[in-house]
Amino acid sequence: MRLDIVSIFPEYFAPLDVSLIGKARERGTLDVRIHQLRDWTHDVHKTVDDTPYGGGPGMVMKPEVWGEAIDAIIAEGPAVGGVGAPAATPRIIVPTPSGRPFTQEIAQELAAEPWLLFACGRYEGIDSRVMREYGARMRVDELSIGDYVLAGGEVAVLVMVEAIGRLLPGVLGNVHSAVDDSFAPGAMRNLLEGPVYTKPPVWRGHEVPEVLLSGHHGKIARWRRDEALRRTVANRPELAAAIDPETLDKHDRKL
Ligand SMILES: COc1cccc(Cn2ccc3ccc(-c4cc(N)[nH]n4)cc32)c1
Repeated sequence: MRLDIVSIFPEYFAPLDVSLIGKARERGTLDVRIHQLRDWTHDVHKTVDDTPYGGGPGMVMKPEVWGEAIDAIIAEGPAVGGVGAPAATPRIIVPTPSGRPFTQEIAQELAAEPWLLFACGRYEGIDSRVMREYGARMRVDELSIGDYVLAGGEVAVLVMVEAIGRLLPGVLGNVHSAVDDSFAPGAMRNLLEGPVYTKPPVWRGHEVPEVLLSGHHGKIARWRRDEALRRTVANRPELAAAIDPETLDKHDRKL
């Protein structure tokens, strides 16, 4: 998979050199290219923003500079990799508080794409004509990582790149970790992770639940599901309400 990230703060993406994503880049599983948006300006001040039409606070990012940047990156294509044929154009992802919620399901979908281009806005956002221009000939997704307002798109891109990257083949040491994820499709869908424990068996008087030391895999699986259900009902009642009753057995229903 090829990931292009465009930002006026490319230094935000130093974390993509370490850990899981860093190793995936070294192995060639991920081809991450970070671009400084100001490289496509032509004035001495490298201006990327201007006042909003219609008035209002703050500044808006200019369409011309974004158009030159995205055109130049597309011209570097096509990208190979991913599950499909080489892509002549990227799927463009624009973080914004007013976008569709970024979910595990969308992360799974994006992990299958050969080429993603993340456009990091700042100020009050990017001139909407940029999304309209490229949406006419390629997939453009405006996505939100949560109902709070960041100062720009960079942190949201770090979140999405990590959620997507960990789903790519060979990135996670243990492939089962992603399958058993909270929110992953299947039996764990809409269920939060339960509590986890490791050695020592007693720590400051706190004991590990007996069942986890029993070696009885059936009882352990049942205990973990019970704890996941309890935590989901307590912390995310709206997810619990969305659990398909068909996936609940008579024991679950007693909880
Ligand atoms: C566009 O509407 C905005 C209104 C007020 C401030 C800002 C600041 N801002 C600029 C670019 C940008 C990109 C993403 C986000 C963002 C995403 C999530 N989930 N929260 N915040 C915020 C961004 C934007």
